[in-house]
This record gives sequence, structure tokens and C-alpha cells, in this order.
Amino acid sequence: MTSPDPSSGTGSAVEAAGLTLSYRGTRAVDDVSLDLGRGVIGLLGPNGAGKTTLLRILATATPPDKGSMRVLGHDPRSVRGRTEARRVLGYLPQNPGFHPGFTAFEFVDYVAILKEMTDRRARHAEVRRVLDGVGLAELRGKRIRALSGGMRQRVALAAALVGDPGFLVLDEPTVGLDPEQRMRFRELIAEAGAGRTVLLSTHQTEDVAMLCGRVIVMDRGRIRFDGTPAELAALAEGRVWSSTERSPGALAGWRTGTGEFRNLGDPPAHAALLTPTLEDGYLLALDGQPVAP
Ligand SMILES: Nc1ncnc2c1ncn2[C@@H]1O[C@H](COP(=O)(O)OP(=O)(O)OP(=O)(O)O)[C@@H](O)[C@H]1O
Repeated sequence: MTSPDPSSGTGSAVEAAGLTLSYRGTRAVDDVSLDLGRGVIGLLGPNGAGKTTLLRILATATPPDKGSMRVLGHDPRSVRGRTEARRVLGYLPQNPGFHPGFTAFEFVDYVAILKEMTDRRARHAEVRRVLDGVGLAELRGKRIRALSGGMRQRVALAAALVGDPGFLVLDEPTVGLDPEQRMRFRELIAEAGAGRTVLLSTHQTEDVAMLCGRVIVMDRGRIRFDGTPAELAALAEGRVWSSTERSPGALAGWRTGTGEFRNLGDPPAHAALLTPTLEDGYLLALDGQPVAP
């Protein structure tokens, strides 16, 4: 592969400037600029924030109306640049479009064919490698319709890993997984993040807390926060407190299992402050204007 190696130096794997895309008047992505280096980067945001649209743009599945980007040095505005960018990126979409009659092997092989791996022997070796890597060596001959949700997500991840891409785009890969499957999947994502850039969209703040060195919060098409998970949690420092009744200054407050209320917002004087979580910081980042750590 001829693309720059993101593991060398401090160069960003992905650079984007002013990305904008509207759907009939709705700015799904509104002037987004990003530099993504190595590691697992979390993308959080409420429904309709524009996460999927941004991921589709970065994965070269949808061109933006405005703005520019480079994926491992390749500019997807030209056909050649797009082809090169697609060679060095892997994309796990929200709906991977499985043909349920395919086996795991056939599906990943199909994706490898789309990635223009024409040498059958080398391609099949690569399909076996990625399926082994996600723990599906034994199940590669099984039909996708017979696999559990967690196993299907592994097939989708294997497909995204074909060709050992330097940039991996994962759109809500842990949705619908039970806690054990989610934990297993986190192991695979963390492994995939070693030595490459992984952009992980999720609604699970816990995924971000467990996996990511950096988190980006998006809302209404714009980036509201970009920093470490600890910095996101710290936005709620001094703004989470417990009380015996719901406080009037609380943006959110609920009675917990202990009978005490846990409140988030503007605390009254002498409030019994609690340690904030990443979710508290996330909710405050959504509530306010763009915030810097
Ligand atoms: N193909 C489309 N046609 C029209 N509007 C769209 C299309 N795709 C997305 N949108 C709109 O763009 C906005 C952003 O949607 P997007 O799916 O990117 O958000 P999201 O953050 O991924 O949401 P979710 O977490 O629910 O997946 C929403 O207002 C959505 O309704």
C-alpha cells in the first residue's frame, strides 16, 4: 500500500475541514473540521445528531456538499483518490446489509471482492485471517441467519478489517448486544485500535469510558466537545449533587435505589456534591454551547 503510515510521526490519519451536508434544508453535518490520530476515538450524540452522516462522509460512502478531507493522504474528490481511500479504510455501517443465506465466509469474501482483491487464493487467505482474528474460525461456514447478534457483529467487523485498513469506521457496533457480548466486542475494538485509527459511534457512554482516549460529542450537525473522557466528565464537576428531594435547579434528577435524589445542573449552596460520570459531562455538553476542555 502506498498510503502514508499513520503510525509514523505525528501525522493525522484523517483530516477534514468544513464538512457540510444537508438533506432538504436540514444540515445533518454542519461545518465539521476534524483531525484524527491513532487509537479509538468515540463519537457520541443523540439521535439525529448527524453521526451516521459524518461517518458516511468519512467512509466515502456519501460525498459532502462542501468541505474537504484526506484519508491517509488520499483526497476522495477524485475517482482515483476515492479508490485509494477505500483501499485503506474499513467501514462497519449501522446496517451491514447481510444476505442471511450467505455463510460468514461468503459474506466477508464478497466484501473482499468489492475491495478489488482479485487473486482468489490470497483473498481467501485474507478472509480466513480476519475471521480468525474476530474469533470466528469455527463458525466461518455457518449461515449468517443462524448466528447470534453478537456473532453477526463479529462478521461485520471482520468484513471491515479486510485488507488491514489504517482507518476503521464503526457505526454503533455494540447496539443490541447483551453485556457479555458487548464486553467481548469491546476487546475486539480495543485490539483493532492498536496501531490504527478507529472512529466509533455509539450511544453507550460506557463504551467510550472503557475504550476511548478521545471523545467527540456531536449535536445538530456540529461538534460540541472534543477532548478526553476525563475532560468530558470534568465538565460536570461541581454540578452533580444528592438531595432528599428533587432540586429546582436540576436539569435532570431522579430518585436512586438509596432513596436519595441524584441531580445534575446548578446546585444550591452547600449541596452534597457527587463525583460526576462521563454521562453527566455528556449531558451538559449537549445542553450548552460548544465547549472546550
Ligand atoms: N437519507 C436521508 N434523507 C433525509 N434526511 C436524512 C437522511 N439521513 C439522515 N437524515 C437526517 O439528517 C439528520 C442526521 O441524521 P443521522 O442519521 O446522521 O444522525 P445520527 O446521529 O446518526 O442518529 P442516530 O443516532 O439516530 O443514528 C437527521 O435529522 C436525519 O433525519
